[in-house]
Amino acid sequence: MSSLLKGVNLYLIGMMGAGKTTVGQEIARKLGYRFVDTDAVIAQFTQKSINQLFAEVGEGEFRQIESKILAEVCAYTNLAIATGGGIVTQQKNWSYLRHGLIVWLDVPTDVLYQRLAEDNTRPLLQNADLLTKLQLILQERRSLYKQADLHISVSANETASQIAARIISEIPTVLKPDPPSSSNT
Ligand SMILES: Nc1ncnc2c1ncn2[C@@H]1O[C@H](COP(=O)(O)OP(=O)(O)OP(=O)(O)O)[C@@H](O)[C@H]1O
Ligand SMILES: O=C(O)C1=C[C@@H](O)[C@@H](O)[C@H](O)C1
Ligand SMILES: [Mg+2]
Repeated sequence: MSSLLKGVNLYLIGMMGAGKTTVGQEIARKLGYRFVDTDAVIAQFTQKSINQLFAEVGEGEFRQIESKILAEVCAYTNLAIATGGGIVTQQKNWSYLRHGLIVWLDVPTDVLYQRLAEDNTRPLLQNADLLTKLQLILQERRSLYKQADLHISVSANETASQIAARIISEIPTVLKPDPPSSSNT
């Protein structure tokens, strides 16, 4: 499969808690790719947690840093990339994501709720009714997530390894053709 992909990057998009980080690591392992998590790169680059960044500089500045990191990451090949859940909201990010294959991990909101109920590391989910907030965010973003090359509907009891295997098996159905040769002869 790695040879079929020819080093093309895989970008995982989807809601908070969808498993982009967890499944992304599995995909990287299975493909012999390197794994990158844009949230982790942002935290490393700024030396701040995502919660701290939202509190100190706000979401707007966070989105600018996120775009900058994405622009740098997409210059590399052979990567499985877990993106931040909101990366799809910035139009310019799509031109970076389109360098690779974009996979939407679509997970029901009740499953997201169960996974995130005890987790306080997602600033957008603080101080709100969790299920309602997840439903609202998904409603705003569904049409954006739908622009992925591959739509993976995840069921509640599927493991990260099973999901990764399913994604890899579906890649051939959406591989982009090679660009035409630039040779003039
Ligand atoms: N297939 C799965 N089955 C059960 N639990 C899972 C699965 N995938 C992820 N999880 C768990 O759900 C939680 C959220 O997963 P993860 O951090 O990978 O989501 P994410 O999409 O990267 O979220 P974010 O956008 O906030 O970074 C973690 O506790 C993880 O262990
Ligand atoms: O869905 C979102 O907007 C976010 C998801 C996380 O990955 C982080 O990037 C941050 O918590 C914002
Ligand atoms: Mg993540």
